[in-house]
Amino acid sequence: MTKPDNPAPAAAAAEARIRSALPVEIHGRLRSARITDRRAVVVAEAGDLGVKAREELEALITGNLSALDDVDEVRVALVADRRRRMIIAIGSGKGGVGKSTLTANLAVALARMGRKVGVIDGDIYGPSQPRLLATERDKPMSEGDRLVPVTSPHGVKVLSMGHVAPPGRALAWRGPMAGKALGQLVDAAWDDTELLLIDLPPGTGDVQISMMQDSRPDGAVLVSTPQDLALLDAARAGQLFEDGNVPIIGLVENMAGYACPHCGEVSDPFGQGGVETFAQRLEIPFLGRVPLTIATRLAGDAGKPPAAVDGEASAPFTAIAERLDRWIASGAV
Ligand SMILES: Nc1ncnc2c1ncn2[C@@H]1O[C@H](COP(=O)(O)OP(=O)(O)OP(=O)(O)O)[C@@H](O)[C@H]1O
Repeated sequence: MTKPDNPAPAAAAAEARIRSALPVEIHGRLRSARITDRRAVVVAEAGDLGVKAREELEALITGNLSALDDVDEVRVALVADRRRRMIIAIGSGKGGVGKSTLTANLAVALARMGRKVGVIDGDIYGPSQPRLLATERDKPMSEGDRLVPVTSPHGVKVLSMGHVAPPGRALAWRGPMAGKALGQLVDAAWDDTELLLIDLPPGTGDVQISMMQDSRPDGAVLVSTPQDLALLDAARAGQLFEDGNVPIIGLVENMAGYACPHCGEVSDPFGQGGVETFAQRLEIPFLGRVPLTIATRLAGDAGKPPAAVDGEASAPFTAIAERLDRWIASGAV
């Protein structure tokens, strides 16, 4: 093969050819691209992508460049220079214990502490984040084949199947399809978001397992009410995370102690202190308790998370968010 007189323009031309053979959405990922002796070598940034998205990126580059008539072989190196954003899953095992409420409020509290936070509503079948974060009327745009999250008036970005699928549509989806839908939410255009909180659907089935394999959360928060049954389910969810090598950041007790709005007497409809004792027994940190209040329920329904304004109702969420913030910074609560 004859060498070009001046290699620089030839290299620039090869890079331009590679770029034009690839979709524009991934141009920002290309660190270097060259063709030497009929071999295309591409280095691409993939530090923010989960396992599945990395495989898809590699297959896309290989497929498109193999079709070039001056290329016989394609080599792709995926690098992770870009700091991968942190993913924290919020799980419970049992439904209805307040996982979504906690996720929304922790996200808002962390955003008020200066973190750039995104919320993924992993509850494909019963999405509640659009309502909790007041984005029910918003529809996400798309950027290439990626969704662009909507922005809540409470300072966090959010994506939910509730934003995308017509009500009721997702109900017909089976496990793998639901898992795929969740993957799309994780691989959306989160841009400068540094922390993603995933509000997991209740249970310990296919969706939870595939989320763990594809998105590799950095840690998990477990939520439970003090009821024995909820605790057992939380333990099951904890086991799922341990099996997937996802560190458990700690356990939160929700719906603890109800203060009667009329006489002020505190009662404990779901028992008292059980979650903290349970956390000690399992040797996982206890992150705090959130009391059962009518204000919390009404605020959720109205799309006004208590954590958005200082006050009695926001204090428990802020305290838990502070511990989470410490864990994010130092790995310890
Ligand atoms: N601390 C609380 N005080 C009063 N009501 C609460 C509290 N936490 C949650 N709720 C209410 O309980 C209901 C269930 O809460 P939420 O949707 O957050 O639970 P979940 O575990 O995410 O449920 P699902 O299993 O359906 O995803 C909602 O109506 C919510 O407003």
